[in-house]
Amino acid sequence: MHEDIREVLLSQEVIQQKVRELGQQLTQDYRDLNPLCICVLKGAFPFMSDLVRAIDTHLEVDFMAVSSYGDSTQSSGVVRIVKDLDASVENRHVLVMEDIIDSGLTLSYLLELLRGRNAASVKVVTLLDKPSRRTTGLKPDYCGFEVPDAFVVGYGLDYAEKYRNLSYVGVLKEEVYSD
Ligand SMILES: O=P(O)(O)OC[C@H]1O[C@H](OP(=O)(O)OP(=O)(O)O)[C@H](O)[C@@H]1O
Ligand code: HPA
Ligand SMILES: [Mg+2]
Repeated sequence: MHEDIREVLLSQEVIQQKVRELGQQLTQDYRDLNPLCICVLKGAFPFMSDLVRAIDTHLEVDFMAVSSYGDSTQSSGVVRIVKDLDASVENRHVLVMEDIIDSGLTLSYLLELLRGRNAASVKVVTLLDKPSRRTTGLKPDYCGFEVPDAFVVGYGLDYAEKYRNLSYVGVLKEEVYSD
């Protein structure tokens, strides 16, 4: 375990088992719909990479980069689009892939944007959900795990751009961050 981690919440094995289960469910639900799977960069890249390989039907991928946390453990409240999609979502079945829903601000912003672009449907799959921190009424359509009110890192999730490369999800020691 990394020295900055207080506790492992989800091991690599537990995460990979859940990804397989989500993949089976999404294979059934999206068969013949050729969904456009959107990876919300940067945090969702390991989850998206594993999840699309667990889905056994035709799909397409695209990438959008948004940022609101910067180097803090608190949302700035301002969602910044760093990179927009390449593909048009018009009349497409869109499946947004996220690493975590915390306040819900990032996804509320994205969902409004995608619906405004006339997608046929927009659903959300998230690896982690932290409902205790929600400031919007948002609920994921598919969810891996609920996590407690603690700042978690690993498997794509960062603090100040670090720890994304951990293969597990853990709680960061409080002395590591000062805000
Ligand atoms: O529900 P919210 O409170 O909006 O938090 C969730 C969002 O915050 C993180 O992104 P971040 O802005 O840190 O960008 P990153 O993915 O590049 O780390 C995370 O990856 C989600 O996209
Ligand atoms: N960890 C990392 N990034 C995040 C979190 C978290 O708990 N919540 C929102 N973005
Ligand atoms: Mg981040």
